[in-house]
Amino acid sequence: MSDAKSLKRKAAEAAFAELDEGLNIGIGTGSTAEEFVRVLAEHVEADFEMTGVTTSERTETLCRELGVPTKTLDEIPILDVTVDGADEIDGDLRLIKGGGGALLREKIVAFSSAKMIVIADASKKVETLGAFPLPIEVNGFGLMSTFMAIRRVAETLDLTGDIVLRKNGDQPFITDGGHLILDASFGRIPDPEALSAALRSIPGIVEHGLFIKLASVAILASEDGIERLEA
Ligand SMILES: O=C[C@H](O)[C@H](O)[C@H](O)COP(=O)(O)O
Repeated sequence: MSDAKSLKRKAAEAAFAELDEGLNIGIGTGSTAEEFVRVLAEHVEADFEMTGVTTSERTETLCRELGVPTKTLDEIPILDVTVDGADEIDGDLRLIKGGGGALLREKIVAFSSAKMIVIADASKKVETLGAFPLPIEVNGFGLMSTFMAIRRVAETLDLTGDIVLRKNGDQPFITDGGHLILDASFGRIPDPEALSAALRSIPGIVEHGLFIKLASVAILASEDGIERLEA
């Protein structure tokens, strides 16, 4: 197992150690969340009882392959906990998510959970969010208009930088919800709350990758061990 993968695995194991049996668990998306699915699968195999609600088709497929039982969010609309990865985590447990394009379902599932545990290798911890381009999920209708509105509202917060349409090969990347993603390289985001509110004012935006006041615990794995942050 590569070093990065083994750190993700350690974070996933530490998150699992915080879970009681019988919970309804939101399951995130991405390479770290996949390690969590593998950990879950091993315990389910040993008769650990849980039910998962997945945040993407990709995670749903992996759960099916590995025998992790799942239901839809409509079947279990309120969850005990969600365990998910992140692209960046700051000291207040504000996150950038969506590098894998799953931010909308991830945010819906996290919002439906009593608690969100973020798992990551320690390199994801930052002083200030924004080195990772902010994923913004948009409706395809009026793309240019939405693009220009994002640029306009960002400038009111002194945020500039490239905003690019995410591609899958030479085609636009399409999310599980059938939307597009714009990746905004704003650089440092000193006031994530203000940016979140500004982006929310744009009708063409379906959701953005700033997760604020959603994560209650972050478990960060490094060669030195596990760091646990609490909101
Ligand atoms: O859309 C994807 C998610 O927000 C992922 O949780 C995030 O991109 C982190 O992924 P990874 O664990 O692969 O770094």
